[in-house]
Amino acid sequence: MQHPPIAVSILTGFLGAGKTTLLNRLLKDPALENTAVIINEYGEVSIDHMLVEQAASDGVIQLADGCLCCTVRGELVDTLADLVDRMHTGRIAPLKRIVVETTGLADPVPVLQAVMGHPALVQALRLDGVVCVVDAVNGLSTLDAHEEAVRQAAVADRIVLAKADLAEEQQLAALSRRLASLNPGATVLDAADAPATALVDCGVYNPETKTADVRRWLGAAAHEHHHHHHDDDHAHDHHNHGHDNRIRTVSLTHERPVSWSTIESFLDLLRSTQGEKLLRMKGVVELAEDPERPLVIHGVQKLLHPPARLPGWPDGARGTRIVIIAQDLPEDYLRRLFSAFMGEPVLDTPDRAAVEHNPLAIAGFKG
Ligand SMILES: Nc1nc2c(ncn2[C@@H]2O[C@H](COP(=O)(O)OP(=O)(O)OP(=O)(O)O)[C@@H](O)[C@H]2O)c(=O)[nH]1
Repeated sequence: MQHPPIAVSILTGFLGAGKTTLLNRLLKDPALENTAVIINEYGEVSIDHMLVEQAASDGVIQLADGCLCCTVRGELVDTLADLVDRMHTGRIAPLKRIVVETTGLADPVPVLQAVMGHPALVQALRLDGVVCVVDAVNGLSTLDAHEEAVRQAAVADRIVLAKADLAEEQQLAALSRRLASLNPGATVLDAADAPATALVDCGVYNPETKTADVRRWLGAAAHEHHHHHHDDDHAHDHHNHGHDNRIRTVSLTHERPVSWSTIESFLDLLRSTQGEKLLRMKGVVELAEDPERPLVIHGVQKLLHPPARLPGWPDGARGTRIVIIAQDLPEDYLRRLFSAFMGEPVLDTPDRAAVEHNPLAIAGFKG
């Protein structure tokens, strides 16, 4: 049986911009029926698959690479090829669409190239569009500080402004001007009410409608893809693509339930002493007060979002898992701080009371 090509949407946007939130809303829309979602789990501990609401079904596929800065090209291509194969052999129901959510620090250009430039996939898939979520509160400063964010916005067909409800009018106006100059061809929509139909079916991805920069990036990535192919395959050494190695991911885990006041104090102290360096903080917490319902915490730069609750532990595994992405934040300091709050004694490290009184009590602290 001949299957029509599956539409592929790339969902990009900087760390914490609001990609998963948007995706969760869109997946409930009938326009996104028969959609598979591919996400890239980062950090050594898994959290993301719990937060995409389709996770209970088998519609969400994790690329478990843990790479912060890319949605790994080789693994993505294999996963797409496998999905196509399973569909063609009748092992899964026909798919209409695949959404690939990139990590927040990913350069979307190699991801686009992986889909557009792969001879076998090109037959079965149709690259439909790039949707970039931009955080209205942090967006402007993020574009100034992070080249990845600029590339994400510049390649997009649709730009979705999230958190407009939290932003000042002037902030929004300045951000809109910046986005219009970066990507004059993109339609800009509001995350709160953009209908799914406005975000999908963008038409075949057309580099000709993008700025000269984007056409150049796409051309350069095609060349690079060819060039790397031979030595990249099994070594899995994709870290030669110049991502800022001042940025680190640290995964913190704790096996026993913790009280809300402990988590709150830990987050307060972390933000007050290291706030400038935090890019993203995301976690699930097993709360002593209510251990059956995981508490979800989200921080995006200096913004701490209100915590939310999940109805239960989807994968059975409990405990607290927090992933922190930061620039120039010493990992050892972070681990000792967390241990002090969790009441886990670490050699030469003061306890929580001492640390709360004086954060300098931990060696390695750099304010
Ligand atoms: N007030 C408000 N909060 C939002 C909006 N969109 C997202 N958030 C919050 O922002 C936080 C991060 O949102 P996510 O959807 O997880 O962001 P993401 O882009 O998927 O993050 P990563 O991919 O993990 O970097 C969460 O606490 C969301 O509830 C919005 O439009 N308004």
